[in-house]
Amino acid sequence: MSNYIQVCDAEKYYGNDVNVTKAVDRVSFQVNKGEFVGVMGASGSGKTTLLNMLATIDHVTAGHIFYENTDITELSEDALADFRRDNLGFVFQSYNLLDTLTIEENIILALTVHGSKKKEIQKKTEKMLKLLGLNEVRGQFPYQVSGGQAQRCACARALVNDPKLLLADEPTGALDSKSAQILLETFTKLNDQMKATILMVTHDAFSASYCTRILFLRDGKIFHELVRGSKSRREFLQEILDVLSLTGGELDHDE
Ligand SMILES: Nc1ncnc2c1ncn2[C@@H]1O[C@H](COP(=O)(O)OP(=O)(O)OP(=O)(O)O)[C@@H](O)[C@H]1O
Repeated sequence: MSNYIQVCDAEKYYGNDVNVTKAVDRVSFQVNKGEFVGVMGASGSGKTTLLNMLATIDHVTAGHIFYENTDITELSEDALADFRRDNLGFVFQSYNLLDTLTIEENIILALTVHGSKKKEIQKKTEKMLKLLGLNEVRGQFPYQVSGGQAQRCACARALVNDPKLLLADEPTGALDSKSAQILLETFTKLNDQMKATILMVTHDAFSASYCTRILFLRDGKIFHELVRGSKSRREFLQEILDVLSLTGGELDHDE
């Protein structure tokens, strides 16, 4: 369980000696296999920078990030591209699907890129279409389906290769509240049934209440952590709201 993903004294500074922004300031934490971790914080607190470092998109200024025994801060650009393709899945606010391919083909594409065999591709695609409730729209193009369905397709595509970590940056940001709820329930299902390990950045307490643990960032540092444990989602939401109200955090969604 331990040593799955470890962030050790990670720093990201922007600017120069005279004018430096500490976007992420000596952050350390670990993510266990099968956890659904939320990262919360006000605008500018460093959430996206932290996610991008874990995503191998941004380089750390100092510190180390381990995925099991691999220190990604030591990898070359080529090795990083391979690592990203083989180990990470991404879901962004904008769905990033290919408009010229159907929902089904968008999922198949992710498997083709990984060089899977035809039978395996069919089996995995069927499983994801079913799990994410996309069977009815499998032949439609992204512009013909709802935002929620498009985002669930993005999730299917991100998870179809069993990544070590699914990284989601404000995945509900462009969705209406009903579609957002369905997506978050889908994340919970993927976390429970596929044991997917998820790290989700959000500034929304409602979204965060679906996580199993939440890291709160302020000025690039983790200043608080909440664990859901056996609490109901509603109780956990209240706990999150209490932390945010004590720290003057911003909210844009309440139940
Ligand atoms: N490329 C960059 N160059 C300079 N400063 C940057 C850059 N990217 C981020 N920053 C700064 O780093 C800090 C953290 O930014 P980051 O985008 O990680 O915050 P965030 O919590 O994700 O904010 P938001 O919720 O608004 O997306 C901010 O002060 C931001 O202005």
